[in-house]
Amino acid sequence: MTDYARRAADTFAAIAENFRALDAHAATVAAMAEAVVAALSRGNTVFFCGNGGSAADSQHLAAELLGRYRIDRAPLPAVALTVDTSALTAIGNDFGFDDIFARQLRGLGKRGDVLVAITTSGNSPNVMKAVEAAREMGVTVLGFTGGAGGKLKEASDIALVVPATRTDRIQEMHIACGHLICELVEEALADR
Ligand SMILES: O=C(CO)[C@@H](O)[C@H](O)[C@H](O)[C@H](O)COP(=O)(O)O
Ligand SMILES: [Zn+2]
Repeated sequence: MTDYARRAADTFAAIAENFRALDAHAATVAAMAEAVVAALSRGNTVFFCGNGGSAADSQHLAAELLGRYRIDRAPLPAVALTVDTSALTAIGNDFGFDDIFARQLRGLGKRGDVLVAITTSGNSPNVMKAVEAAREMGVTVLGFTGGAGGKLKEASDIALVVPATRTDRIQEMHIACGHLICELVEEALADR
């Protein structure tokens, strides 16, 4: 086996081990799906935010709901707070990078909405400021994190602390759980 093939095999084994431990978090993921179904059923919106790979996850998951995941059904209101470069640069430039998500949420969100806050460290200030805004607004916070959970663990209404410590491995588990939530939500709301 080449060095790269060995690295690949070791990585796949580590990922498989992480995913086996995810079993213990099935009830948390189910509770998150229920919270999203409840919010969308009463006409509320799901917001997503995160940095870097988690920004990509935010956009990816919002698109699954607004577009379609696996079945044709009505669009579900979902917004990634990571996509409007004019708002992100204006807010970042005029108020500060820590405010880029919180200010958008304060402008666009309302009581009863859901914020899916994604941070592998659990501590990114711009994500945590959005969480703080959500709590003040009566927006339910679903926190996606990993490791020891960081500040997000305690600040969330429901926290998913996936059993991994590396940023990349945490992100891989986040997108799997996010996809599952989209699948459950879509099936629950398909007949609307
Ligand atoms: O995708 C990756 C690493 O896999 C990076 O872009 C990563 O998302 C960035 O370093 C983020 O800034 C990390 O922030 P966070 O997850 O701690 O909130
Ligand atoms: Zn990445």
